[in-house]
Amino acid sequence: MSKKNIHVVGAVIVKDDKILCAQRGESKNLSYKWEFPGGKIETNETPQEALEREIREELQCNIGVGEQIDHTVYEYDFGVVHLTTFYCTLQKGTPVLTEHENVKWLYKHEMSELDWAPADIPAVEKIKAL
Ligand SMILES: Nc1nc2c([nH]c(=O)n2[C@H]2C[C@H](O)[C@@H](COP(=O)(O)OP(=O)(O)OP(=O)(O)O)O2)c(=O)[nH]1
Repeated sequence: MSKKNIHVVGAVIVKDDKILCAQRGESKNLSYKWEFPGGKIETNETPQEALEREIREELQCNIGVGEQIDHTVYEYDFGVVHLTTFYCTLQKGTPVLTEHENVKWLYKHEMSELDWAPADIPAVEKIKAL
């Protein structure tokens, strides 16, 4: 049987040259891996709308979504994740931890120190190279 396709958006939120990195919780798949906050695109949503909604829900703040950074496809045991990442800026509020285990603001050259979800590694490399 073919695996389910999961369409996911991730926010690369930049503030003062640092990037918000978020650690997944214990009860999730990919537990304790680091990711870009975001989530699954719902029916009839654009990727940008999905990202704004997910960040409001997860981090209780408003973002502006800018340029796309990367699009990667990664096959996990639970499905095939299609991850699109976008540069974002904070518009209102500051991120509040609700679902995540932890968050860190890191300079791009520090990002490789974290244990990233495998689907995110190409985006992390691309951000570092920019
Ligand atoms: N939000 C986010 N998810 C990622 C990234 N990299 C990556 O492989 N994923 C995976 C983890 C999840 O399987 C899926 C995102 O879906 P989600 O955030 O809505 O899912 P979840 O596991 O938190 O919650 P759920 O399935 O119980 O609703 O994509 C990333 O950078 N950000």
